[in-house]
Amino acid sequence: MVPAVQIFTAISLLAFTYCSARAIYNAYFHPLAKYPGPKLAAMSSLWWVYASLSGRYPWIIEKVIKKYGHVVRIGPNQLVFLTPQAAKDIYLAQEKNMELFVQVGYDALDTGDGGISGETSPARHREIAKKLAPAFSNRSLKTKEAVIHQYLDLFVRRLAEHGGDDGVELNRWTNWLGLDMAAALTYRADMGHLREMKDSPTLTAVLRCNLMVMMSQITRKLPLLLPLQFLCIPPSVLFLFPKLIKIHAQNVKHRIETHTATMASSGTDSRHVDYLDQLLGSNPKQLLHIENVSSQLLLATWQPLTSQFYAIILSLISSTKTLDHLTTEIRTTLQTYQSITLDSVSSLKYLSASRGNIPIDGLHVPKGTICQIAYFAAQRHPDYFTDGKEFRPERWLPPTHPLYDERYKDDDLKVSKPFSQGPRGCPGGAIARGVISLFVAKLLWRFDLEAVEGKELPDFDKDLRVWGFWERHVLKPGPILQPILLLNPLSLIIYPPPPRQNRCIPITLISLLMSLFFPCNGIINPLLNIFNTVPVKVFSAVIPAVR
Ligand code: HEM
Repeated sequence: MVPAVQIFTAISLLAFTYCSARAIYNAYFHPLAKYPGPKLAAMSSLWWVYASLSGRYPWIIEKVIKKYGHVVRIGPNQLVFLTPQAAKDIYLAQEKNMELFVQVGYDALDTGDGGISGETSPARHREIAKKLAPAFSNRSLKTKEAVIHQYLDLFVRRLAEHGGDDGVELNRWTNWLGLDMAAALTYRADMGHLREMKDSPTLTAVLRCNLMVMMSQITRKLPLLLPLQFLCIPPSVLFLFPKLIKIHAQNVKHRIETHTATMASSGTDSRHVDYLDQLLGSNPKQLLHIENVSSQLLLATWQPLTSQFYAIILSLISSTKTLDHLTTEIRTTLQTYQSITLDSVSSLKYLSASRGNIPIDGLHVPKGTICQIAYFAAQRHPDYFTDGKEFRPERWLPPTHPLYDERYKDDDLKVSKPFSQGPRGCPGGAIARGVISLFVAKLLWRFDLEAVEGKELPDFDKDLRVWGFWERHVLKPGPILQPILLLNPLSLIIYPPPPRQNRCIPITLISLLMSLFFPCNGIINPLLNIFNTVPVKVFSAVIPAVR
């Protein structure tokens, strides 16, 4: 017994000495030691892990940039930059269209294939991006227009049926629209959210994996934390996962088979062109690759589009003046609902303005340093934008427009890069802009938007969280669990209750037992949801039909 205690003490002492020596080296002797930033961040990755798990990462980065300047050390080997020049140096420093700063593979699922966004080899990434490129062209967008209208019209019809004075829960509805449209555009699948007006298992499960996605980015850097990643998966999702992977694989398989059958019978496949079209000629041995790319495209379309639908409506109902201008422009320019098309909305100036907002910048950065750009902080920073934190579409108008506001004349509009830039930039920009313009035009042509009376709207800067993706459903822990949450940093995230609570009860009992051993978010989450979370600021929009 005694030797065991001695061995344990010796190992602990050794580990402590090693960590302390390492922290001192990192803080004072590391090549990045000259860069300013929080001391804890310089010493160890714990600061970055905490910031990432808090759900407040963009705001925390914004704060440290305000405090320490335009380049901040946020980890022993990690820098964040603010300036547009730094963004260019990192994202556009390519030779022959290949990046010099390589992607760290943050969103690959370790299946041995990085798909497109998780592909770390610049040469292979370039090959895949080139193959997919036609799917994102303006020409391809035209072929997709009919299916985009189909889902937007269904959304509008459903709102006309259900969006009266009581309003609808916008987070849920925008998720339904975003995911339905993403599945149709990716592989012609109909997920049926708007049709059946309920969440699919895919929607429920993916939303519950938000923290896990962030954790997988952390464990990529700190493999010792790997067990925590699995504990971040709510048990209900753990059981659902094999089913979801199967549904996705079936969608891909079905798409490939129907294409082959249609081509064999008629020699042409005339339904709308989806992203998967570009991969259909691939070697069938590459099925895993096709599955990975299509799951990334599904997410890459669903998540940002949904965030935009949500953010635009939230911004509009919070800013009645802007809403009035936009509604007037849409209703006076477009005479009928049917005349709302990609072509006709492109002429609406105010609508187009209503969008969301090696040596790097002269510094020598040692090879191997992980660099990132604080786009979020940059597009709200007073150096570049007046009222950067406010929704002011006027800043995007040309000076000749009647609603142009001189106040924003010094804004440096090029700093805003919602789609990033360079070989790793978003290829879906044209599709996203088209879909969002149609969404706003159809919605405002048809309805008067308002917040539901008596309901408090979410405050973007206080109530929203972001991990792997934006958490738009705002809930807060009830009083009993507050102290537990304080003791358990991984439990900072609270998910909405599952749609069928009865299913959750056995899982909750298992969770209760497991939480005694693993007090972690994924495990105790269902318990929190049932007994101790209170929904706050349920966000709805009153949509009286006016036309
Ligand atoms: C408002 C909507 C959208 C926004 C704001 C957005 C933003 C972005 C950003 C910032 C990136 C770069 C991420 C990084 O640096 O790693 C990205 C990547 C990507 N986006 Fe989008 N996106 C949107 C819609 C779409 C759509 C509709 C598609 C359609 C397919 C799409 C497909 C992709 C893909 C495939 C990548 C990975 C590119 C690569 O690694 O080569 N996005 N997006």
